[in-house]
Amino acid sequence: MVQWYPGHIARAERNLREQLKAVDIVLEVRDGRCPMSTRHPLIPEWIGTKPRVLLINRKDMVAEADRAAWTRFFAQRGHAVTWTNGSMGDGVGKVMELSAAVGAKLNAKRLARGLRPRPVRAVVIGFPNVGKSALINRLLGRRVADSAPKPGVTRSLRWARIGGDIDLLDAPGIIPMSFRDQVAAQRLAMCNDIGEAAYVDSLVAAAFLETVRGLPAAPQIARRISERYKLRVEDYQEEEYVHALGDRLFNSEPERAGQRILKDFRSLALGPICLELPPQYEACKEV
Ligand SMILES: Nc1nc2c(ncn2[C@@H]2O[C@H](COP(=O)(O)OP(=O)(O)OP(=O)(O)O)[C@@H](O)[C@H]2O)c(=O)[nH]1
Repeated sequence: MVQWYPGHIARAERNLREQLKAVDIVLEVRDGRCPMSTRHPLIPEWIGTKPRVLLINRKDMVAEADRAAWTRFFAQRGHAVTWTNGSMGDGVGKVMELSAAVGAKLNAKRLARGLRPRPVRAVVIGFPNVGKSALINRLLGRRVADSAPKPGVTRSLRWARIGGDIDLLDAPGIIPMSFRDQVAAQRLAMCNDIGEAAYVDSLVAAAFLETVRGLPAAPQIARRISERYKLRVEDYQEEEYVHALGDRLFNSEPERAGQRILKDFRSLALGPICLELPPQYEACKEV
């Protein structure tokens, strides 16, 4: 249902791996509405032993109870996550602190080997549209200075110095997606986190309706949808609903109905909705 362009995947993967070679710390951004679907299974392998900080963005788009459940889920698997809001800057101070702590460790090792201290090098990576650039801008917003080009593999990359002791790559690393996991792919499409891919809005909107039907907050969400479109969602199968909404509001064009539902979800007009919750991922040890 969701298709990618293979050329894009190969290019993105090459760029990302070059960026990862150049850094000491990886700031991996996930979408708070689907923190596990915005996980790439190969990232731990690509990162190796470098420290990885998990930033769960779009804090404002996830209800507090769901955020708490995810924080517990990650903590149980050994990861203290930081919730961020790229638009407002929440969590950015914490990201600076965590990066500086990695820098302090790195420089302690360098000193022990008789080397001079240097700024810690960081990159922000994540799927398209999860909020990487917004977070980078927020990080850079706190005292930016131009930084000298680095030798070797880092020469072709552009850096900006923040706070005197952190060098941040000024272009985010985009995680390429594989074709396999269609459930994750659908959620990425719902959230618009999919980059160069093709999908049919009416089908993704129907999948969205099916997904929210399975959530604990389903009755409240159904009420909001029914009220918003003046069409009771409980009376229809998901695809039928999108078609009925097309008939009602969009001159019998289901694609436009699908686009409207997705737009309303993405703009919070249907309230904060977390598409996936920890119980679905209990068996996952790797996060
Ligand atoms: N509501 C909300 N919007 C956000 C947040 N973070 C980013 N955005 C918005 O989401 C959109 C995408 O953010 P970007 O920072 O461009 O995302 P990106 O990951 O750099 O996207 P690509 O360049 O496609 O890889 C922008 O309109 C941002 O203003 C957030 O925490 N909450």
